[in-house]
Amino acid sequence: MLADKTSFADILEQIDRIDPVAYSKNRNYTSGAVSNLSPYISRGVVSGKFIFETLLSRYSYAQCHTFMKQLLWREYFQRLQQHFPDVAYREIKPGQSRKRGMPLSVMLGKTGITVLDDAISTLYLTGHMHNHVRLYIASLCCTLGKCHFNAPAAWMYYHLSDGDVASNFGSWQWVAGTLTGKPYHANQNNVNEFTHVKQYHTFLDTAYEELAVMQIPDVLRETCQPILETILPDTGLPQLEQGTTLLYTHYNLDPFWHMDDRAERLLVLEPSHFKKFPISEFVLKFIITLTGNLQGIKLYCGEIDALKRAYPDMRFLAREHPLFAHWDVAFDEREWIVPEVKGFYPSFSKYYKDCQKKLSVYEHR
Ligand SMILES: Cc1cc2nc3c(=O)[nH]c(=O)nc-3n(C[C@H](O)[C@H](O)[C@H](O)COP(=O)(O)OP(=O)(O)OC[C@H]3O[C@@H](n4cnc5c(N)ncnc54)[C@H](O)[C@@H]3O)c2cc1C
Repeated sequence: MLADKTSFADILEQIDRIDPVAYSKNRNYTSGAVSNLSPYISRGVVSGKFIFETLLSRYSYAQCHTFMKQLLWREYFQRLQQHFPDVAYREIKPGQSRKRGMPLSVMLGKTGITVLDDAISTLYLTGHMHNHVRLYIASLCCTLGKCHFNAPAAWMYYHLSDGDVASNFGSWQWVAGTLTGKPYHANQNNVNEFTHVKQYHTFLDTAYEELAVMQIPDVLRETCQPILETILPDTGLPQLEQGTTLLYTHYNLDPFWHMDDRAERLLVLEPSHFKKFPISEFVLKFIITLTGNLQGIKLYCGEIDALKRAYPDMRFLAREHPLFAHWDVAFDEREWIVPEVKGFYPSFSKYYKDCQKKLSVYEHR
């Protein structure tokens, strides 16, 4: 199981094992030297900046370049969400009308594309799925199955231990063509190559020109609306001493954040948030286990307003995040690899070009 290590020491070891050179050659293969760090980066246990700097202390900029570019995809989606806090619902570039729900065969892992069906079973068991496989599955749902991204993206988010609203829904929009205007296609040859299988005579076993005009394959026609629900523990209001309370979220579990401050620490899981963006029991357990890195942290499953009413004189501090912008508390900035490049970019390549200008200082070090 991939995200089974939750101690900070284990996560640091995992960072030590990154091989950016091998990564740049084979990251698109399911057997490639990917880092499996996203469950920790997305939960804010470590930042992309920290990983970038650690890599640069060991490798040249040229060697880290591909890995760093992928880290910047994360920042691109975070910036997108700052600009469009409703990225999970609103089509950035409205497309043609789409079916609601998702293909039943995808939810059941019975599409007939064996390597994808196996990956869906693995997702249910481990909360993990390789990036390329996520792309293939999203293209089955949206490009070939002609479903709106909403339901299948919410389904995938629910099960991912690295579930992140910005990266997930942004990536689904990218595949569906509602981010850049170009939908993503992959045929069986592509799947076979990058997943090391040899499956033929499937509905995907065709040329790209045919895929682009194909009617919805029979196996993807029946749709369903997955039932996704998060059952939070009943914690009641926490007992807090007066002073400052640091509010953690499932996107900020950074053990270094105000590490030396004498303050209460509270992980806030708001029922209203998880109603909009449900996560599975497996993912919830993973998040709670990660709090083992935060000494003395308490868990509060309740609304922020109730907490504020119970402690009107308390100073509450959280980290900036568009999904928690409604909290009437003080916010610290998040850490960015390229803090200067912000705002909405209609494509990653334009965003990346501006980032590269800022990062060119590392090229000659
Ligand atoms: C349909 C779809 C849904 C996705 N949903 C999520 C999600 O909910 N949460 C999430 O964290 N990522 C999501 N991604 C992005 C990507 O699949 C994962 O971040 C990646 O698989 C993580 O594996 P890794 O840590 O081994 O990545 P590596 O390949 O080792 O990359 C290193 C780091 O770069 C970042 N990264 C790499 N690729 C991407 C990418 N395409 N977008 C954003 N960041 C990237 C991650 O932080 C990752 O940990 C999604 C991608 C697709 C296509």
